[in-house]
Amino acid sequence: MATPNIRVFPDLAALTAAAKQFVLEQATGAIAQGGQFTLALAGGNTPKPLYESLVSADTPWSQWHIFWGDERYVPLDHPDSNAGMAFQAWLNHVPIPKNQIHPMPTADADPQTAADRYEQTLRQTFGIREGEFPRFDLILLGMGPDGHTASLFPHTAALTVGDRLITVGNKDGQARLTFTVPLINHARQILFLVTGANKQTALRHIFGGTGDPHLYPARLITGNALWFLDQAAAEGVVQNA
Ligand SMILES: O=C(O)[C@H](O)[C@@H](O)[C@H](O)[C@H](O)COP(=O)(O)O
Repeated sequence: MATPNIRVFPDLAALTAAAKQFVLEQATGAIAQGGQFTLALAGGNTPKPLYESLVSADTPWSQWHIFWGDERYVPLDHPDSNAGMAFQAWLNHVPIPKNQIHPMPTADADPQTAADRYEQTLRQTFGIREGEFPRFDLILLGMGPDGHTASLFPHTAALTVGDRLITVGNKDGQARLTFTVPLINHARQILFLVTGANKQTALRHIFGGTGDPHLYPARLITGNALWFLDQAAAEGVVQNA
């Protein structure tokens, strides 16, 4: 792996403040350049304080377009819903036009149908044809202790899907929807938000380029990535952390 671009913060609060500033800077640049900001959200726990902090941001919300990089296959009002969390923490409290917020569909009996549906949403929104990949201005990602990111879990079929934008992920038999590796790698900017000592082992393999990439799927993310780590995650992994 090329030398990763890493910033270490003393705690979640400091990481969140820096992430808020970074997201708003990316939004300002994208809006200045192209009149819109296309952002894909991460799920899990780490980004929730970031989403809560964005409620107070002073930014042209009417030019933001929100997507999700992955979703558990549950209804929006289910406690596990990534979209449900982001709506409660942030999106219900800011004036982004509702037709510019695109939760992943989870009502189809067959998750593959839902994946295809979301893929069409991306193609229509970005105005791209089959075989083309949209270039998100920013994709937020977390990482699990097993090195998964989005819903790209170790040794699952989703890791090898190279000709689609969206595919069906699998966590212990539970269906997920997820961005594919090539879609993520096409982003202008990727920002990983990783906290907790239980991430050290995976980070060591990912930054060290060791072990089977399919055992640590975040290694497959070779695009323009910046890593925000808290001290607990960076301990013993990053020099002088
Ligand atoms: O749907 C999800 O669960 C997330 O998208 C997942 O990829 C998450 O980012 C990691 O599991 C890290 O989660 P934490 O931030 O809670 O450690």
